[in-house]
Amino acid sequence: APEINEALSLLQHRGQDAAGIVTCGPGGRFYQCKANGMVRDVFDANSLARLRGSMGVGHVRYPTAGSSNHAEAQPFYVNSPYGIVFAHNGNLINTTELRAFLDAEAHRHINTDSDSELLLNIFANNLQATGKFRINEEDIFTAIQGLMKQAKGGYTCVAMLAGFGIIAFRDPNGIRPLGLCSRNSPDAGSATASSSGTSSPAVGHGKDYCFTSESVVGDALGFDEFEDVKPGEAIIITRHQVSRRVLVDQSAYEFAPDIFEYVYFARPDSVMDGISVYRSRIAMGDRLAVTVRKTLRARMETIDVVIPVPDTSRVAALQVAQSLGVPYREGFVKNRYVGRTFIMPGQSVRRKNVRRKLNAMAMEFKGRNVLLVDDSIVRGTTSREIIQMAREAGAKKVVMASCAPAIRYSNVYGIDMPSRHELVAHGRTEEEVASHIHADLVIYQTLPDLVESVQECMTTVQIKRFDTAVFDGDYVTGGVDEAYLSSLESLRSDNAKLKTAASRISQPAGAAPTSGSGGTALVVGPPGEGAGDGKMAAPPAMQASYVATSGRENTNGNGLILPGGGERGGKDDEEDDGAPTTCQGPMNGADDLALHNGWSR
Ligand SMILES: O=P(O)(O)OC[C@H]1O[C@H](OP(=O)(O)OP(=O)(O)O)[C@H](O)[C@@H]1O
Ligand SMILES: NC(=O)CC[C@H](N)C(=O)O
Repeated sequence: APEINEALSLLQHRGQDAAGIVTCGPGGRFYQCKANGMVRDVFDANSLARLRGSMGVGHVRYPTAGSSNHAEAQPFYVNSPYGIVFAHNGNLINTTELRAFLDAEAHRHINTDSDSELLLNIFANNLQATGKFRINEEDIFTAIQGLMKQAKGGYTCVAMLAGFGIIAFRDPNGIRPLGLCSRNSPDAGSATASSSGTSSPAVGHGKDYCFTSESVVGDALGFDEFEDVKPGEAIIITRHQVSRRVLVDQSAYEFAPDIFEYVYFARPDSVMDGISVYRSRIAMGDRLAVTVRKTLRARMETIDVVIPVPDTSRVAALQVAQSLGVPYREGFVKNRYVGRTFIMPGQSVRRKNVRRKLNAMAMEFKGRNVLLVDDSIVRGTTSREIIQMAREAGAKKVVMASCAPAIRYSNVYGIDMPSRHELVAHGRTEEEVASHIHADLVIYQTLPDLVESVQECMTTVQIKRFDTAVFDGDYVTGGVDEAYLSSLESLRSDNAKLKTAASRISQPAGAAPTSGSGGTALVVGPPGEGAGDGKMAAPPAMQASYVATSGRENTNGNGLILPGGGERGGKDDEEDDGAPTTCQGPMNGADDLALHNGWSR
């Protein structure tokens, strides 16, 4: 758990709404801690100490479906079959169909609006269909293969079967990223990776394994080997072996990773599908500089200084300045304690936080023609605010340059841009965008330049296509039509979210639905019995998780762990009575959630 916690803090930029860890300890019992909030708010030494076991799954959530309700915090859990814990990054586009299937045919109760809960239940239903008392890898591959036919959209998932092992898979188009890291375990163990066949017998020292959305986790936690999970591939790690298989006909699917990971979402020090995010941002800066130079020349304009919009655009902005031969200045200073504004839920909270986050240093702006460089202009929230700040600081002219082309279409695969009408460039020309954000001029990277910037940095795999739907409206999975986009807008536009939040606030505190079919009753047992190959206890030397694992088992806690006043500092030993601890902490009522997210009542 401490390592998973560390890993989640390295992935914090991918989700700030909720965080969770579930571990699997002796007897195949799951131990859970999850709540709304940043990683540092959700876990403390006490709660981590109670998360026992040598394998686990962690998640940081950035909602792209449902709401910010704590009931949708991940990982999710279902008790049947076998006891499954599940975490998902991405977004599904056929949730209506999946929900109807789970209700009418699978007879599975879905308790939240989360697409991830649906995906878990599809997986569980497919495992159930094997009808087996003990399942094996073949059964799991079959279940995931079925899921890949049923679920549409972007998904990377990590599941944990009680007492059996960790299972990870990536959608057939590889839209969302997923990597597998490994290192030699300090303890002797029995599992070893197989690169070719479907499984390999135990040999030599044991390894620790870690599935992660970004390679930075492996670097920071001392995992010396890293490989990307292939599109449509599933990997199963048990105490005995690593089994892997590509479950789709690869010729039927185009590999199309989301290019927005490189533009904005991922950390610069990560390498995804063999492409350094940092290097790709440098290349974006180089190409953007060419367009900026051409545009300024054509208009006979000059700029005096290049100023980045911290943080993401820094790498590219420095490159733009160097290419143009213009000074680079950090004109905005970022308050490091305010998170990413783009992934905050709701426009008013985003707008307020741009001001809280950035402060302009007047002397860098005064009397100058300023070129502001940002990675992307999405809703225009940031640009509008900072352009005004630049003018207030005395800038003569403000030109805004974006490393990404104009964003005119919804993202439906895991970046929360559901509503076209909220996008500042939707239905607007570049001149109209400039006037809307009060810039003297807006200069966008061209789409071919963006794609080439990323392709230029390819090392291991040749990627012919990226998901660029937010720029060109071409959705790689198909199935995204006007009817779908309109219904998505009506569900997930900022206005729709505000209405949902308002109705939740009017509910009594704690009236939120429970998460997963298992609700909060996560302790499963009885000890000594379990699923899969019948080896219940998590293997001591094999460690695997979504993000990271701990080689050492925590010894001073057990039972269901949830943070907050109700549990922290409470009784230590619930194993005997098996009673789940209820969660009454300050972050778990609907009222408190609203406060936590900064919404005003
Ligand atoms: O047009 P908008 O809707 O405002 O979205 C785009 C902005 O949001 C992001 O900043 P954010 O503060 O999230 O993250 P960063 O500090 O990592 O760049 C991004 O870097 C842009 O500045
Ligand atoms: N950012 C994500 O990966 C979101 C996962 C899932 N769609 C949710 O809303 O919880």
